[in-house]
Amino acid sequence: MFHVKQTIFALASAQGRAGVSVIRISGPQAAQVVEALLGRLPRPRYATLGHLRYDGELIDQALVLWFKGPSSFTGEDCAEFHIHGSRAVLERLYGVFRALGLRHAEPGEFSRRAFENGKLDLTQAEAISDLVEAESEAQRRQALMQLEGGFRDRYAQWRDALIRILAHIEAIVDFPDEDIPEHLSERIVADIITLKTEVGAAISDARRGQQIREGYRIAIMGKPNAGKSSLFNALLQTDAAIVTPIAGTTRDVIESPIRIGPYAALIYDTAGLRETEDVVESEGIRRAKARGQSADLRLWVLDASDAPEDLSAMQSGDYLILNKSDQVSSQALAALRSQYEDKKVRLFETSLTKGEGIDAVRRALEVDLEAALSLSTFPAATRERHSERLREVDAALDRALGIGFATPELMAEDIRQALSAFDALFGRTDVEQVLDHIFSSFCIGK
Ligand SMILES: Nc1nc2c(ncn2[C@@H]2O[C@H](COP(=O)(O)OP(=O)(O)OP(=O)(O)O)[C@@H](O)[C@H]2O)c(=O)[nH]1
Ligand SMILES: [K+]
Ligand SMILES: [Mg+2]
Repeated sequence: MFHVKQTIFALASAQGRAGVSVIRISGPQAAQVVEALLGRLPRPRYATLGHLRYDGELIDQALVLWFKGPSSFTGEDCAEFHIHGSRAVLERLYGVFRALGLRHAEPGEFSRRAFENGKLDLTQAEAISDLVEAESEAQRRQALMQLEGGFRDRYAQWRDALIRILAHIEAIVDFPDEDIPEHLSERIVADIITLKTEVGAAISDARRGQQIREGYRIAIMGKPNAGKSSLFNALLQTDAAIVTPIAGTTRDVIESPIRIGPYAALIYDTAGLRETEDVVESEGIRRAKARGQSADLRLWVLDASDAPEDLSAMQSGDYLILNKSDQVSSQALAALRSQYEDKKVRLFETSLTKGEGIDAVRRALEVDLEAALSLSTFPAATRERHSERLREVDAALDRALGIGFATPELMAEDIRQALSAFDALFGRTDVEQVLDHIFSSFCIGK
C-alpha cells in the first residue's frame, strides 16, 4: 500500500482554526519542496522564520524546520511548516504540495515509515498512537514508557534465552541418540522451564496494560428500581441516564468514560435483572448479564428494603451497595449488613437521592484501581496483539517440552516458532497485512 516512496504531507496539529498549525512532509522530494517555497534550504534542525512563496505569490509567513534524513522522525528527509492555522492558508499550501507532486499521507504513514526505516520498533510505533490518544495520566505514562522501549527492556532476556536454547538443541541434533550428553539435555529442559515461568507470569500480567490503555470496565448491576441509574448519574455527576420510579426503565446498556484518579475507566448502566415476558426488556437483560461478565468489576445495587440479593453471580472483589438506606431503620440495615459481612463482596451503604455514601464508593474505586492497575512496573502487554504473541510463545514452549529429545529437530522447530512469535511483538517478522491493520488505526499526521 505504501510501497512507492512518494513524498507525503499531513497536518500534524489538530484540525480546525488555530493560532499555529504544523504541517509535516516526508520523502525524497522534501528538500526540493522547502527550497521551492522558502527560496533556500535552511540549516537542519534549526527553526527559520521566512516567507513561503509559490509562483511569485506570497502564501504565508512561517517557521520552517528542515530535517535531513536519516536524522528525522521517519528516517527520510522531512520538513515542518509552522503556519498560521487558518483553513485558507492550509488549503493554499496543500494545493502547492499537490502541484509539486506530493500526496496526502494515509493514517499512520509517518510512523510506518519510521518503523520501516528502523527508527522505531512496532511496539514503539504503537506507543506513539497511544500517546496521541492518551486521556488519562496513566495512559500517558504507560504510552511514554512503551515509547522509551518498555517492552524491549522487559523482554531483553527472552530472545537471548530462546536463541541459546535453540543452539543447544541444534548441538544435540548432531549426536546419535545414545550419545546425547545428559548435562546438555537437562540444561535445555531447565532453560525452557525457566522461560516458561517468565512467559506465564507475563501472560497473567497482560491484562493490566490493556485495562490502562482501553479503560477499566465497571458494570452497574442489580434488580429493577434498585437505583442503578441513580448510581451511574451520581458517579458521573450528570443526568445522562433516565431515572424513574418505573421498574424496567433502563433497557440498553449505557456506557460512559469516567476518570478515577489517574486511570481511565468505562462505566456501564444496565437493565434491571428479573424474569420477564417482555421481548425488549429480556434482550436488555441478556445484554446486562453479558456486560457484567466481561467487566473488570461489578457494582451490585440493592434496594435495602428489598429481598436480599443472590450472591451467586457476584465475583470476589465486587461491590454490594445497599441503597435507599433512608427507607429502612438502622436495625434493619445492620441486620442486612451482617448477612453479607465476611462474604467475597465489599459492602457500602448509600442513599442516592440524599447523596449519602457515594464518596465512600468513589474513594474505594480509586484505591482498588490503583491496586489493580499500578503502573510502578511496565506491564507485559498493552494490546491484545501483544497478549496473543505471548500466548503463542507459551504454546510453542509447551510443545517443545512435550516432544522430547528423541526428535530434537521437531523440538528445534517449536523453539523457532516461539522465537518468531516473540519477534512479531516487535514487528521483526510481521507480515504486510498485520502492519496494514495496525497502522491504519493511527490518526493522520502520525
Ligand atoms: N428513597 C430513595 N429512593 C431512591 C434512592 N435511589 C434511587 N431512588 C429512586 O428509586 C427509583 C428507581 O431508581 P433508578 O435509578 O431508576 O433505578 P434503576 O435500578 O436504574 O431502575 P431500572 O433501570 O428500572 O432497573 C427512582 O424513583 C429513584 O429516584 C434512594 O437512595 N432512596
Ligand atoms: K427505574
Ligand atoms: Mg436504570
